[in-house]
Parts: sequence; structure tokens; C-alpha cells
Amino acid sequence: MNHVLRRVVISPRPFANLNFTSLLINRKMASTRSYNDAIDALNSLQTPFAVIEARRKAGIRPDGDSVREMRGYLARIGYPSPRDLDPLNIIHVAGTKGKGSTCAFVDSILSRYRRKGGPPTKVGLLTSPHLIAVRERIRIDSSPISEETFAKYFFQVWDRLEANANIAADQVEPGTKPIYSRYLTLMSYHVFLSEGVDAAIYETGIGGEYDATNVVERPVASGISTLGIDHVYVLGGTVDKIAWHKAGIMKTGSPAFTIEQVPAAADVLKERAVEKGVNLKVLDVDPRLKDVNVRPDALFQKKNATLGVALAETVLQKLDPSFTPNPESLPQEFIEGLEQVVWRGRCEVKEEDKIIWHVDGAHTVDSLKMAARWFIHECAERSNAGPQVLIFNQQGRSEAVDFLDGLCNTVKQADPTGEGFKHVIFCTNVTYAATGYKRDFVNHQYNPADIEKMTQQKIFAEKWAVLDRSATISVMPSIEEAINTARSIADADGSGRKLQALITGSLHLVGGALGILEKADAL
Ligand SMILES: Nc1ncnc2c1ncn2[C@@H]1O[C@H](COP(=O)(O)OP(=O)(O)OP(=O)(O)O)[C@@H](O)[C@H]1O
Ligand SMILES: [Mg+2]
Ligand SMILES: [Mg+2]
Repeated sequence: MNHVLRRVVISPRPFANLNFTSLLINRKMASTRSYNDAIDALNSLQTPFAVIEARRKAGIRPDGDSVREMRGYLARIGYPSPRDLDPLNIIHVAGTKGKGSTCAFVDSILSRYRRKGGPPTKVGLLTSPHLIAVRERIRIDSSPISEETFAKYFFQVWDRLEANANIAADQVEPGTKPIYSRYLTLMSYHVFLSEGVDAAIYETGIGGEYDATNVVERPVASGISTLGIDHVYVLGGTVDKIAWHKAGIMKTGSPAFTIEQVPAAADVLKERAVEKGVNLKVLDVDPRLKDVNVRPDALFQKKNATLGVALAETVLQKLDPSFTPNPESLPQEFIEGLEQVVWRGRCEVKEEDKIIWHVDGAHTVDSLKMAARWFIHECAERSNAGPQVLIFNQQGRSEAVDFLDGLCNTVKQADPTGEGFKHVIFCTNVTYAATGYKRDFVNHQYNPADIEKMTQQKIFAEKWAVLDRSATISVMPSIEEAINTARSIADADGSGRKLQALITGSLHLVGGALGILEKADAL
């Protein structure tokens, strides 16, 4: 087993330094205020690892205060009433898996109407997490906002929060700023309203009820994608508890949609819909998708597409009274939107001379099984498929070791040869061997010592050795070295067949890997 620890460049930045960091940022901001300054300032809003640990130990979880605080911050940046968000015609999506994909379908469909002259005329999209760069979380007309636009609005929000530090003091503590992802959510409202967006698609961050995106009171529609287990610490360890949180995005007076769910989740969604007086529609896979080439050709993606279609139809009906859905068939704009959607890092295939890379950001038990089935399906379709290699990571979640059973067994069972992965490489999320993290990936929420010692990766390696005695297992300190290891295996193979590599377990891993494979920002 390769436990060689190379130089890992990380910046631990203890909590005690935060004030100093902010001072430096404030001083620098006055003169330059570039995108990089904005990302540094944003990174200073991350909750440090030590604080997260302390909260966990004390059992502190988000509650209703978090939405009230967001309202206070909105007031400080110039939007005192929740009605101020109405011009955005928000489509709000929650779920354990498929949120981002559903939002991407809606965005892609609406963009076809926009290009025809609308409505809508300008489409906003907020998603999380990011794959390559922070600014990709906030898109207008399907493109991440530019570095200049990001920096401009980032600092407008920053300055307004400071200038109005005492407004809405009954809702949020004076002088504070929202943490990282909440800041981006807050900023997105300002960006979209300032830029004249008239349809905005919002993916929730974690849960729904207490999520920062839940400040919206009158969404055009809410959609709940597939529910399962994730973020157990915040949301609870059973699917009914998780469903309670996600159901929090349904709003009285707005239509809500979901797809088939496991019974425990479906029951909670229905109960909460009744409580709120919401007409929740539970959709079977849309029969109009029969002749639509949704990729990958898998049930989970058809469910995401079904939800996307219903949400897009609802917003189009609101914006254009002459738009009437046809129950028999989908308009050409919908078909093109669904078939040509781009949602990077999910079920993506990249071919090189000696390797075919399969890249998927799955990071829950269920979605990793889905990714494993997709991978085997892809390999089975090729005549020249060589040995299978896995590159995996998941940082900062101790339960991630349990992801490995499903991944290992699904691949073995689904693989006609029954062989499974011949080589398994666990690496950290550090992008490059020599220079460490890209600025957009600096993460103070992980324990730096664990990354330096590759603690998590060694636990994964030990577990895999039990699951599959025949696999060759390596542990690598960076994504770049993991990719190079796979390339060396391909070089040494000599069978003339292409190595089949699956990169999965974390969107950060996948984003870093795509950047390396494309030798550039894959944005
Ligand atoms: N409906 C679904 N059910 C199960 N797995 C899914 C579903 N949709 C997507 N996936 C898997 O989950 C991965 C992430 O998809 P997506 O980005 O749509 O989810 P998400 O809900 O936004 O997740 P997160 O924000 O937690 O990363 C995909 O690459 C795919 O492997
Ligand atoms: Mg998630
Ligand atoms: Mg997402």
C-alpha cells in the first residue's frame, strides 16, 4: 500500500486569526476589490473546523432563527420586505438527490423560450456546491456570472451590510455577516434583482425549512426531488425527519410537485402539504418523455426530468397567459432543453488514448449506487473495455466509510465479469501536488491535520481491503497524483484495451479532476 506523504500545501488558519484576516481583507478591499479579493473575503466567512466541532458537541442545529436572520440581512442590503423577491418569480427546489439536475433542466428549458424573446427574458440560477469556481453557483442566462460582476455585487453586499449594520437588529445581531453559503444566497437575490431577472431557479443548500433560500414566501412553484439520507447531523437520521425539512419549502398559495418517494418520505410530504393547504402533486414519470433522449437513460434522471418539466410548465404559465401545456406531447423547446442540458460533473464521460474517465459527483449511499450502475452500464457498452479503476474521496464526513460497501458490491453485482475494480485509489481533495488548493476550494471546515496525514483515505483503504481482497489499493495526497497513478496503470497495462476509470465520492474531487483532465478551468 502506498502511504507516501508528499508535500501538501494547506493553510490551516486557526480561528484566533480571523479578525486579523478580516482586517487585512478590509484594507485590501478598499484599493483593489478583485474577484480573488472577493473569494478571500468569502473564505473568511467559513465556519472554522473547531467551531463546527464545538457546535456538534453542544448539539446546536439550525432552527427558525436562520431564516429570520436572512430576512434581517436582506433588509440591510435594501430589500426590507419578502415581497421584494416577487419580481424574481422563484422556482424553489429541495431534495436529497437530483436538486441540481432538476434545476438545470428547468434552466435549460426556460433558456429556449428566452432565446425566442421570452418570457422569461432573463433567467437566474442558484445552485450548490460549486464544481470548478465559486461564481458558477450564481448564473444568469445559464452562464456563471463573470469575475468582474461577481466582485462588484459581492462588495456591494459587503458594504451595505457594514453601512446598515444596525438595521433589523431584532432579527439578526448587529454587525454580523452571514456564513459562506448564506452570503452567496443573499448575494444572489441582489444580483438577480439588480440585473432584471424575471425567472429565478433556486436550489436549497441543506434541508429546506431552515435553509437560507427559504426566505422566499411566494415562489411560483416548489419541487421536491428524490429523498434519502444525507446531512444526518443537521436534518436527522431517518427519511421521515429529512422529509419534514424538505417539505418546509412548500408555501401556501403556491403549487408544489414531487416524484415517487419511499413511503416514509411520501407520507410526511403529504401531511405537511395538508397542514399548509398546499396542493402537492405527486408525479409519475412523465409519459411525454418516452421519445426524449434524457441522458443518462436511467429512471432517476427521468424523475428529475419529470419534475423539471412540471416546474418549467408552471412558471411559463405564470409568465405567459397564452402558454398551455399539452398533455399529449412536449413542445420542441422542452425536448431540446431536456436533451441538450449541460450539468457538469454528473455522469460525464471523457475519453483519452488509454483511459476512459467516468466522472460523477455522487456523495450519498444511494447516489453512489446509482453512479456505480451507470459506470458498469457504460463499460458494458464498449467492446474494448479494459480493467476498472476507482478514484474516490469524501472529506470530513466520518460516515463516508459506509459509502464503500454499496459502491463495491454494486459494481461487482452489476459487472457481467464479476471482477469489480482492479485498482482503487483514495486521495484527498487537494487539487495539485505542488501548489495545493485552488482558491475556490479553500475549506476551513475540515480538520487540516486529517488531510495532511490522509487519515480518512487510510480508513477507506483499510475498509476496501476487507471488501475486496484482490484489489490493488493506493492512497495519494492529491487529485493530480491520483490521476497520474491511473495513467501509469494504463501505460503499464499493455493489453491494448482502454482502462475504465470512475472518479466519484465528492463534487470537490470531481471539480478538481475535471480541471486537471482539461488542463484548464472547465467552466
Ligand atoms: N433522483 C436521483 N436519485 C438518486 N441519485 C441521483 C438523482 N439525481 C442525481 N443523482 C445522483 O446524484 C449526483 C448529484 O446530482 P445533483 O447534482 O442533481 O444532486 P443534488 O441534489 O444537487 O446534490 P448535492 O447538491 O448534494 O451535490 C448525480 O451525479 C447522480 O449520480
Ligand atoms: Mg447535498
Ligand atoms: Mg446540488
